[in-house]
Amino acid sequence: MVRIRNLDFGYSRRVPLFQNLSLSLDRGHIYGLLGKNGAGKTTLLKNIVGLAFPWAGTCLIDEQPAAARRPEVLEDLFFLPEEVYAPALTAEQFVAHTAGFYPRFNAEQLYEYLQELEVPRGAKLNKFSHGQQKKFMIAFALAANTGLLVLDEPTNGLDIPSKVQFRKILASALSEERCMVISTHQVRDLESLIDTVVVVHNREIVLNEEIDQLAERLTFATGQEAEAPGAFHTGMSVRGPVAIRPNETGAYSRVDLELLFNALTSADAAPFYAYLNQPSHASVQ
Ligand SMILES: Nc1ncnc2c1ncn2[C@@H]1O[C@H](COP(=O)(O)OP(=O)(O)OP(=O)(O)O)[C@@H](O)[C@H]1O
Repeated sequence: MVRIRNLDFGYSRRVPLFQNLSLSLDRGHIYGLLGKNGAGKTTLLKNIVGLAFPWAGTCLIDEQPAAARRPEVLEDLFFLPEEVYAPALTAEQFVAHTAGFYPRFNAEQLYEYLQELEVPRGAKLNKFSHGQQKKFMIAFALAANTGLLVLDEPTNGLDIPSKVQFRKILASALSEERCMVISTHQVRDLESLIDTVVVVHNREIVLNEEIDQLAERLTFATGQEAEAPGAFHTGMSVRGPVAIRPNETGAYSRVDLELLFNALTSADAAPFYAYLNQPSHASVQ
């Protein structure tokens, strides 16, 4: 659905943020876009949705250049920025003004999501708390039923029960026709939700891999097993030592996204990249 090829982009000519970046995102997946603060997650999302214009290379949505912002592309695309704008309108008024842009918008769904997220009804949106505004916009974004849904740091400002509901609703809203992209620097918020991890680091996509494939290929060891030699990366969790190593036994271990992210962004990640990029292992792009 999204095809980025050889993207060069920066805000200043002297400081390129992306060089020769390529990335493909397909329908039927929930992608987690991870990166450190300032790595360029928001900027990449803006290029994907056509709000930033590549210096070189292409960003296509269903073969159309995103930056052309054609109506048929825009009506099938919802981008929710990190900071949402909530106008002085009730939910019903907002729907009346905005839903027309999205041919598959479903008002019934919106009100169900609002109930699940415990967003109050009746008041004007600008009188909501920040978290309530964010939850309203998430519900609206989902109810728009667009093929491409791009959420920038959606869990910022959500309380713990809302994060749980958010994950539940998003998982239930995925279909073969939809592609969802969620950026965060709070890696744990995406655990048990995303099926594919995309990591942006040092101006590049250093990983674009399904969680299941990572689980097949890697062992996320804990306790004594984590202390054995040969790990790509080691760390310490509240439960004790943790490590990533090649999966040599075929046994399944739960992918620890935080450890994976730390491994990919550490200074000595070269052997790990080399392993992930072996031909048997479909990885970047
Ligand atoms: N409008 C802008 N003009 C100039 N520089 C910008 C602009 N927006 C972002 N930047 C710079 O581009 C880089 C990437 O910013 P971006 O917001 O894409 O990162 P991010 O990964 O989303 O960060 P965070 O996790 O902190 O939200 C940063 O160095 C930032 O200062």
